[in-house]
Amino acid sequence: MRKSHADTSDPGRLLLLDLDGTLVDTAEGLLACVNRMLSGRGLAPIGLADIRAMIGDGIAALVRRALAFRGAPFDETALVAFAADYERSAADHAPLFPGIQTMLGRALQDGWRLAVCTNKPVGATRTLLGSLGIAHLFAAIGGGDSFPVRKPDPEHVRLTMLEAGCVPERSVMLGDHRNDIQAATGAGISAIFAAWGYGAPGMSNGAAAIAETPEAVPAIAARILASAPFKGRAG
Ligand SMILES: O=C(O)COP(=O)(O)O
Repeated sequence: MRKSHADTSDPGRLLLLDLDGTLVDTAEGLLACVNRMLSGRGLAPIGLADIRAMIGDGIAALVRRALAFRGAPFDETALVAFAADYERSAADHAPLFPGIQTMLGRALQDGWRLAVCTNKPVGATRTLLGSLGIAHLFAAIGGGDSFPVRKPDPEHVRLTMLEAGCVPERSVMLGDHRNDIQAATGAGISAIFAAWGYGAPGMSNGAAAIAETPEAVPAIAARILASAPFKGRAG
C-alpha cells in the first residue's frame, strides 16, 4: 500500500473504481445524514436497507428518494442542508469494504494505475479518501460535480480516464451499480460488477465479469484486457 500511482511500472493500464458500495461502505454515514435532514423536516427516519437502494445517482437523487419515501416533495433547501452536512461528515461511519486494501495494493503492485469515478460530490469524495489514507493512490478523482455530466453518462468515465492519462482499450471499470456498467461500456471500457456492493444482481447486465470479492479483481481485470479488447457496445 505504500506504492503510489507514480511508482507504477505499467502506467498504461487503468483500474477505474466506483466509490459508494464498491470501495467504501458509505451507507451508514449517508443514513445518519439523511435522517438528520428528515428529522429537521419533522419526518420519520429511514433504515439502512432502505437507503442502500437509493445510493448511486448522486446526492440530489438520494435526497429526492428519501423525501419521497416519507411522502414529501423534493425541496432545494433540504438538498443544500444535506450537501453541507455531508461535506463535513463524509468520513464518518464509512469504512473500506473488507478486502479493498488488499485489492488496491495488489493492483498497484501489478502495475495498474487507479482512478475513482463517483457520483458523490468531489469535495466529500476527497474528504473521505483523505481520511481513509488512500487519496494519494489515485491518478485521477472524477466526482459527481467534476464534469458537466455524471454516470451513467459515459463522458464521466471517459474524462476521468483521460485525466489519469489512459486509453479505453487499457482500462477496466469496477462498480456495483448499473450506472457504472452503462457508463463504462458506453465509453468503450470493459466493466466488472462488484457483487459485494449495494446493487441488485440484475445491475450486472453488460459487465464483462462479476467479482465476488475485491481480492479477485486485479486478476479478473488483467484477464479481461488480455483476452478480449473491448469493441464497444454495438461491436
Ligand atoms: O450516489 C452517490 O452519491 C454515490 O455514487 P457512486 O456509487 O457513483 O460512488
